[in-house]
Amino acid sequence: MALYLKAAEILDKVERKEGAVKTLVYDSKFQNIKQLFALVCEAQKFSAVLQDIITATKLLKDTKLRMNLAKVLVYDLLIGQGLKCGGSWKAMMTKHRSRLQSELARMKIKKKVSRNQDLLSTSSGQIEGNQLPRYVRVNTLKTTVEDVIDYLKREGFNYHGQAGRMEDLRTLSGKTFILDLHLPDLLVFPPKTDFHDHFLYQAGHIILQDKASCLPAYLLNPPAGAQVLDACAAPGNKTSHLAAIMRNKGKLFAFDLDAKRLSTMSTLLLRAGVTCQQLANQDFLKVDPESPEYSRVEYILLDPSCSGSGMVCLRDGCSEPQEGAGRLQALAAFQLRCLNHALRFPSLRRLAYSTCSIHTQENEEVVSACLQHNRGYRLVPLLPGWPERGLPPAPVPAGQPGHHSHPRLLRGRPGAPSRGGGRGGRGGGEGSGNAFANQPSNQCQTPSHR
Ligand SMILES: C[S@@+](CC[C@H](N)C(=O)[O-])C[C@H]1O[C@@H](n2cnc3c(N)ncnc32)[C@H](O)[C@@H]1O
Repeated sequence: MALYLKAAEILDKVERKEGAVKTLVYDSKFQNIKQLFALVCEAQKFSAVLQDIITATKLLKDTKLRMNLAKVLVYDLLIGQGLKCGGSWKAMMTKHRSRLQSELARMKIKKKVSRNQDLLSTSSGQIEGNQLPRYVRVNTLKTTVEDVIDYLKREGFNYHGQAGRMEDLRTLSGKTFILDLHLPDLLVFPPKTDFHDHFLYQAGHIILQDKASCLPAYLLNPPAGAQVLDACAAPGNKTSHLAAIMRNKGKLFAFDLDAKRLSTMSTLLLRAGVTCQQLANQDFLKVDPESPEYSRVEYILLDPSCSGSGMVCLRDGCSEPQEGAGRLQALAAFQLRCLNHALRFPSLRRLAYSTCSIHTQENEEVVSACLQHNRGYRLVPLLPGWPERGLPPAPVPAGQPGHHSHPRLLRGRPGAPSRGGGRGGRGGGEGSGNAFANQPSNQCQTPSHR
C-alpha cells in the first residue's frame, strides 16, 4: 500500500509543479526507489489512457479513490505486473477488474491497436519520445554499414540514402530508413521501429543508441592504438562506440561505481565484440592520474551522473522539468570534481564532457568553472553544421592568464585530430561551434546532450 500512496503523492506533486519526477522520487526516502520510480514513470506515461479508463468505469465514484491513486493501482492491475498489495485495496480492485479490463479492450479495438504500448501514440497524452526517430548505430566491430543496409533491404526495408537535411529525419514512415546527416555509422528509422527481437541486434551487429548518445565518442574520435579512459562508463554504449572508433586497437580503461551496471556492461561489450577494454568497479575520483598505468592516456570521455532532465522519456507529462535546487547543485559539484580530476591526467590531449541534462548548471556552468580553474585547456569548435550550441562559457577576466578577447574563435593545434574542425572533419570555419581552446595541445569539448 505504501508504494501506491507514495506514487500517487508524487504524481500529485508533479501536477502541482513541485518538482521533477526523478527528484521527488529520490527525495521521498521510499525504501525501494527503483520500484517507485518505475511505477510513477509508467503511470505518468499512460496517464491519459488510465484517466479515460477510470472515468469511463466511474471507478472514483464507486471506490472513493483519488484520481492519482486510482491511476497507479489501475496501472499495475491492467498494464503492469499485477497489484503489489493485499488487504482491502486488493479486494476492491479485484472486484472491479473485469470492468476495467473490458474498458481497456474496448479502447484498443476503437483505436485499432493490439498492444497497450500502442495506445500511447493515439492517446491525448501523446509522448514526445514516441515521435523521435529510431536511431540504430552500426557496430563496425562486427559488420559494415553497407552490409547492414543490404541485409535490411533484403528484408523489405527501403533505403533512401543519406539525409540531406534535418527535415528528412522527421518525414520517415513505414519501412524506410536513411543514413544520418552527421554520423557515418548511424541509420535512422521511423519512430517506434522495433529491433529488439531482430537478429542484427541480438548478434551485436547493431546497437540501439540515440544520436545524442553517439555524439561524445564520435567527437572525441580517438585514433586506433590510443589509450582512452571512459570515466563513468556503465552501461557502456559510449564505451563500445569508442572501441569501434579505435577499431579495438589500443587500450580503453572504463570505470563505474555501480557493480551491477558494470556487470551488465560487461555482457553488452562481449556481445558487441569489444576486446580492448579494461573494466574497473571503481570511483573515478579515486583513480590516481599520476599512476604509471595511465601515463599514456590521451583521450577521456566523461559522461557523469546527472539529473537526466534532457531525457525525453523522463520528461513525459511534465511541461517544465524542475529539479530541486539542492540536488542540481550537488550534481553540478560532482560533475565539476570529475571534470577537474580528468584534466589532471598528464598526457591528456582531448576530453569530451556530456550530460543528458537541459540545465545550464550541469552543462555550461560546469564547463565554465572548469575552464576558469584549468587555464591550460580550451574548447574547440566541432561539428560546425550542428545548430544547437548552448551558451558560451563565462569569459576569463582580462589580464588573467588564459584571457582571450574572442574565445569562441580559438581552435586547437593545427593537425590535432578533431571532428568537424580538423583532420577527418566535415569542413566548417573557426568559431562556428561551441568550442574553446587555450593551450595548443589540450582540447576540451562539450556536446551538451546525450
Ligand atoms: C550517465 S551514466 C553513464 C552512461 C554511459 N556513459 C553510457 O553511455 O552507457 C553515469 C554513470 O556514472 C556512474 N558513476 C557515478 N559516480 C561515479 C564515480 N564517482 N565514479 C565512477 N562512476 C560513477 C554511475 O554508476 C552511472 O553508471
